[in-house]
Amino acid sequence: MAMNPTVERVTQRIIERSRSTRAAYLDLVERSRDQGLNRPRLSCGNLAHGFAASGEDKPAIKSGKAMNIGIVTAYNDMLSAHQPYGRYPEQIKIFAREVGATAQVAGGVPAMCDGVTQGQDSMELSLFSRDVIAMATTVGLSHAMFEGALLLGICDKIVPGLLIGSLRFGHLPTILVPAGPMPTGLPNKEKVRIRQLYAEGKVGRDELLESESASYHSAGTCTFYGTANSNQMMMEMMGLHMPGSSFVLPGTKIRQELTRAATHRIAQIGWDGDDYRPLGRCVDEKAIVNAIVGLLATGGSTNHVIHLPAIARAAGIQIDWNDMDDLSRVVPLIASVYPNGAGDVNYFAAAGGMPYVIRELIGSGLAHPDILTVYGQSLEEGAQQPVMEGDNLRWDPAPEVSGDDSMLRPVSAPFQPEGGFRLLKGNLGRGTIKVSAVDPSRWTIEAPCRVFEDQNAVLDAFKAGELERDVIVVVRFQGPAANGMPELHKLTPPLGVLQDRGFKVALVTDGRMSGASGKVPAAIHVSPEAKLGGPLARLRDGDVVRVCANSGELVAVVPAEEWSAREEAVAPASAPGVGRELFALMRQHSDPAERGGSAMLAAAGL
Ligand SMILES: O=C(O)[C@H](O)[C@@H](O)[C@H](O)[C@H](O)COP(=O)(O)O
Ligand code: SF4
Repeated sequence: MAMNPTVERVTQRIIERSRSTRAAYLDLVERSRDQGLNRPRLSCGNLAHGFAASGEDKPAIKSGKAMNIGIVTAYNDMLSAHQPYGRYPEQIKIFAREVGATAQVAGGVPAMCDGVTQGQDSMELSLFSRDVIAMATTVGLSHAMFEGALLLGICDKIVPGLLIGSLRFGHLPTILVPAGPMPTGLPNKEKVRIRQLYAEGKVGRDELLESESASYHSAGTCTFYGTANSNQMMMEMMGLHMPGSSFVLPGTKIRQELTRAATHRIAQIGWDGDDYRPLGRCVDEKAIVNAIVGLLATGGSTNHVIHLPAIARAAGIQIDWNDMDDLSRVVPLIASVYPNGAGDVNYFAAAGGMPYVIRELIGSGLAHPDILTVYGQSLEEGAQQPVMEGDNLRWDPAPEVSGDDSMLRPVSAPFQPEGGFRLLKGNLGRGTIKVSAVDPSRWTIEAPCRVFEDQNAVLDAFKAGELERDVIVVVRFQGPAANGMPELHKLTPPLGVLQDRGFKVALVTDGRMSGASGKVPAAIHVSPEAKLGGPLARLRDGDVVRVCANSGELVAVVPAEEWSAREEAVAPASAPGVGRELFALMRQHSDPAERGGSAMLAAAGL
C-alpha cells in the first residue's frame, strides 16, 4: 500500500529536521553498544554488589553467560493501573529462568495518579514528575548490569518518563509490559451526570462518592480514553508492546501469558543474539509518526502533544505542532471511546481494539509498517490479537470488520474525516484544541471573556452565579514556568453545566486539560505562556475572544493599537507546599509546551 502523501511528506520533513540530532543520538547508541556487554566492564566489587542479593540467580548472573534483564517498575498502590505490578518482578524472574536468563529490579520510579491529584495543589507537580521518572529510570539502568530492559508503567507521565530515560540507554533492547484496564464499572456518562448535579448543588458528597467509587472500583487502568490508555495505544503503534497486549484485563491467565511472552521475547532480542533490537533503533522517525497518527485516529489525549515532542527529543528526533496539525488533516477519526463517545476501552477492545486500528491504518497508507518492532518483521504483525488456546497463548489476525461500529469504524467510513487535533494561532499565541469530543456546533466560540489566575476562582465564580452567560473562561499563569502546567479538568463539570444550559462556553488556558476532558471546547497549552510575557497576560475581563477550530484562530478581538499598548498582568507568586518549592528549578528552566515542557531536556541540549 502506497503511503499517504501527506504522511510521507511530514515524515521526510521530520527526518530532515532531525538529521544532525538523530545522527548524534545513533552514535551514542552505537558507542554504548560497542563498549560491550556492560557487566564485563564492571569491577569485581561492582559485580559482587550487583548480584549479592540475587539468591538462586547468583551463579547465572555471576557467570555473565546469561542475559540479565533490568526491570524498571512504577509500582505503587495509588494508581489503580499500577497496583497489579506489585507481583510482576517475581513473575518475570520465573519467566526469565524458563529461557535461561535472569532478571533483577534495576530500580523503581515514582508515579503520580492524576486522578488522586486532579484539582489539588499537587497537580502542579504532575507534568514535571515525568522528568523525575525519566531521571529515576536512568538511575536504575545506570547500574549497567543488564543486556535488556522491561518497563512496567502505564499511566500519564510514567510511560513518557520511562521511555525518555530508557532512550538514553538506547543500546538496550526494551519492551513495555502493560497490566491492563479495570473492568467496566459505572458508565462514564452517568459518572459525569452525577458530577454535574453535584456542581449544581443538587446531590450531596455521599452520593458523589458512591458514584465515583462505582466508576473507579478495582485494580486496572481507568477505562476512559485518557492519557494512560493513549499511552497504551502509542506503544502498540510503535511496536513496543507484545501485539494486542494493552487492553487485556489484569489478573487473567492471558494477561500472565502476555507478561511471560514479553520476558521470553526480550531474551531473544538481546545484543548477544542474532536478532538484536536496540530501543534506540525501534524509536525512529517513522515510529514517532505512527504514534501521532494513532493519537489522531483514535482521538487520544491532548497531553501527548507535549509528551511526544519530549519522547522524540530523547531519541534525537524533532517534531512540532505543525507536524501534528498537517497529519490531522489526513488522518480520519476511526474510534469513538469515552470521552469522545459513550463506550470505554473495554468496549473498544471488544470491537477489535488496537489490532483492528493498526490493520486499518497500515492498510490505508496512514501508518508506516516498516518499523523495527520488538516482536516481528513489521508493524503488520501488530495487527494481531492474543488468544488463549488451552494453556497456550497464540496470536490471531485482527478482525477484518469492526465488532461495534459505535466504537470503531474503517478508514473508509470514519466518525470524522479528520483527526481530532487542531493547531490554533492568533494574537493570543499558539494553542491546541481537541475537537473529537466537541460537538461541531461548538467548534467556533466567540464571547466576552472572564479572566482568572487560579482554577478554584473559576469554581467560586460559577457557584456565585457569575458565569451564567456566553463566556470564554480564561485561566492564565498555568504554564510550565508559572506553576508547572497543571491539568484543569476540575473545570469540566461546571463548564459542562453552563454548556448544557445553552450558553456558548469555551476555556482558554496556558495550562493543560486531562485526557479525560472532552465536551467543552478548550484552547490549551497556549504559548508563549503568560508568565513569560505571553499575550494572555494582556487580556482583561470583557474582551471578546474568538476560538475557532475550523479556521485555527485564537484571537482577542481588540484594536491592534490598544492591544499592543496593554500592560501585562503580573504573575502571582509561586506558592510553597506539597513539595512545589522543590520543583522551582524545573519551572525556572522548562522549555515551552510545544518542545515538551522539560527543563531536563532543555538543559541537556537535546
Ligand atoms: O490525562 C488524563 O488522562 C488524566 O490526567 C487522568 O489520568 C486523570 O486521572 C483524570 O483526572 C481522571 O479523570 P477524572 O478526574 O474525571 O476522574
Ligand atoms: S488513568 Fe489516571 S486516574 Fe487512572 S490510575 Fe492512571 S493516572 Fe490514576
